[in-house]
Amino acid sequence: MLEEIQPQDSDLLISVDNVSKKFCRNLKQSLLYGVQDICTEIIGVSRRSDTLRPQEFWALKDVSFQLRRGEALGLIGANGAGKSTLLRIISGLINPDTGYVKVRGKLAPLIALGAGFNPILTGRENIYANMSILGLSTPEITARFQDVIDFAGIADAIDAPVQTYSSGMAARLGFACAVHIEPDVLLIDEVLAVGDINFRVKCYQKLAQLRQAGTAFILVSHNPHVVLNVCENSLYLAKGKLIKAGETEAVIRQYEEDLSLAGADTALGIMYLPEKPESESLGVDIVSLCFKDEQGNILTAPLCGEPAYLCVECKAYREVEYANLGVLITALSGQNERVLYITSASDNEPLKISPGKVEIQMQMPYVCLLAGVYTAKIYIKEGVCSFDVVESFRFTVKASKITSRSLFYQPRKWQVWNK
Ligand SMILES: Nc1ncnc2c1ncn2[C@@H]1O[C@H](COP(=O)(O)OP(=O)(O)OP(=O)(O)O)[C@@H](O)[C@H]1O
Repeated sequence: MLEEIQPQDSDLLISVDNVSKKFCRNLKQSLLYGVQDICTEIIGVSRRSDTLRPQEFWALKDVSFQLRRGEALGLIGANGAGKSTLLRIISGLINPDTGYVKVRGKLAPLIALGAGFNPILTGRENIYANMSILGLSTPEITARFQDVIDFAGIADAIDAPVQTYSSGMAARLGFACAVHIEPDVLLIDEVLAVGDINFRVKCYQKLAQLRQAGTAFILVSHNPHVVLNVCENSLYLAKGKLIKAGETEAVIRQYEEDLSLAGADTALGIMYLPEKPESESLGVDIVSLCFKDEQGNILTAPLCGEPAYLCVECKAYREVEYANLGVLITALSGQNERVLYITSASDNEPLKISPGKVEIQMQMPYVCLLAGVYTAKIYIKEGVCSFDVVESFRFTVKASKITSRSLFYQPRKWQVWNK
């Protein structure tokens, strides 16, 4: 069910049509189904593969999309959403139960740590083995060999067996091999998360270069910030279904909204972000967002005209001297217009963060927003180096007074002076 694309549409590299894949949670049952399937195939009886047998479930259901030359597509979704299954089907490692995947050109899957490496062979031997599997001839590999080692930065260990490499070194070598075959399509399943920050930056720069040259890629990441930086378009999968496809910002917004709706604590006014492994962190991660009153109680909805604290809980893996917290608030009603944009940097308030859990508070002596539903984009960075971003922290402002004839709340005090 993996087919070549016909030459009519020269920019189309991957076409996924109504792809579904089912798995069985029970190993014994799964083996039994496997034997059954082989037998029915041998006697030529085709069993309907679009129905589930006991204990089976859809890991992917009716997923369709296309990838064109030079496109960077993000793939997001919670654990078990079906992201890796989709990449494994595209790379031909497993077959879909229904639907078709058509691929054109050289495809480099980076979907497991040290993908395709033989642990007992040396780095040097593995480069030759790996790159020839990915479609290069021996002279072509020899011509690129030094570039691969330089990029991976593992020259010292090149004649040691790969089993002695750290996971970061194996990931570097895997990435270096994949990008130096100059593929038409790269499939990247979180493997970039393993390297250190310098290497990750180098990888993203290389990806940008490859894109300019026409390489398309699909990037799976649990870090929305990375997807936002790298991909204009994204797919959001949940329980095997394609929930939303389109502009990354809108797709991430929907993902985060669903996350906050799924969290039982939403009603309590707090949004928890899924925890990222340290290896995926860019230094400081946003852990939760909420409003609190002056006594430190969480507010389910801040009150217009009353004091409130916007509290951003972070987990920091390193010290940051001049962190900058940005808050961009838009109204959900109307045309999503920008209502407020505040950054600690423009207030000349550098925030010093120490490693560990910290809570950054923005104190608002009065909430000036009118009653309504808002969404806030909140980011934390230092200079041009971004750490984390939350696209849509949705909150409601309530009002105890009538404010509907105004555009904002004006705090005031009244008095009469005798002259
Ligand atoms: N070989 C398999 N046998 C049975 N179930 C499987 C198999 N491979 C994956 N699954 C199940 O299919 C579902 C989708 O898994 P998949 O690995 O594609 O999710 P994912 O979105 O990549 O998750 P994560 O973000 O945790 O990597 C999960 O429920 C998983 O347990």
